[in-house]
Amino acid sequence: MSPTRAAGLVIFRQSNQIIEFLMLQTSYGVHHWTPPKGHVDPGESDWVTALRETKEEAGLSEADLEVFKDISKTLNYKVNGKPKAVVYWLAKLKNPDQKVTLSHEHQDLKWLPLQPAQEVSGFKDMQDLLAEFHDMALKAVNK
Ligand SMILES: Nc1ncnc2c1ncn2[C@@H]1O[C@H](COP(=O)(O)OP(=O)(O)OP(=O)(O)OP(=O)(O)OC[C@H]2O[C@@H](n3cnc4c(N)ncnc43)[C@H](O)[C@@H]2O)[C@@H](O)[C@H]1O
Repeated sequence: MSPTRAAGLVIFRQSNQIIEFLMLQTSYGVHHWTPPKGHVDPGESDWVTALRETKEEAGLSEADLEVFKDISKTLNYKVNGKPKAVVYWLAKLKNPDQKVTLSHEHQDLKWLPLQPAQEVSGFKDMQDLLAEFHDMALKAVNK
């Protein structure tokens, strides 16, 4: 069975020398928290999906972000028994004070340092991804 595909951006900002990740809480289901992402539409590339979903779910466009196209990771898990693959790229919000605008799909947002972001995500694979991306984000901002 080919996996359902989704794509998104793990967005961070630098606030008082601390890396904070943008996490969104769904307004449906178990109200879980993830970075902005969503299903890949037929004929759409993962990359275009990631940018489209980020705009729809957080109101942020590519111009607002520095996207690290060479830093990506795919999570594979099952939803209702069906495999799902979600590719995330790392991105930095250029203006840390820029407002995030939610769609009806989410009811809350938080900018969280690594450990609290890992806690709200709840899933080991996302926790590991956040840890890896955190290291790379630190390297990027300290270059
Ligand atoms: N329960 C529901 N009730 C009503 N409408 C719903 C609904 N679920 C989806 N929808 C609709 O679907 C739309 C979402 O479409 P999109 O916005 O296009 O797609 P998505 O983010 O990939 O959807 P979803 O939230 O389901 O995915 P996730 O993998 O995080 O989450 C899917 C499952 O995988 C779990 N999960 C998330 N990350 C995981 C991980 N890393 N490892 C294991 N499981 C994980 C989540 O807890 C969740 O149970 C919404 O507009 C909504 O209308």
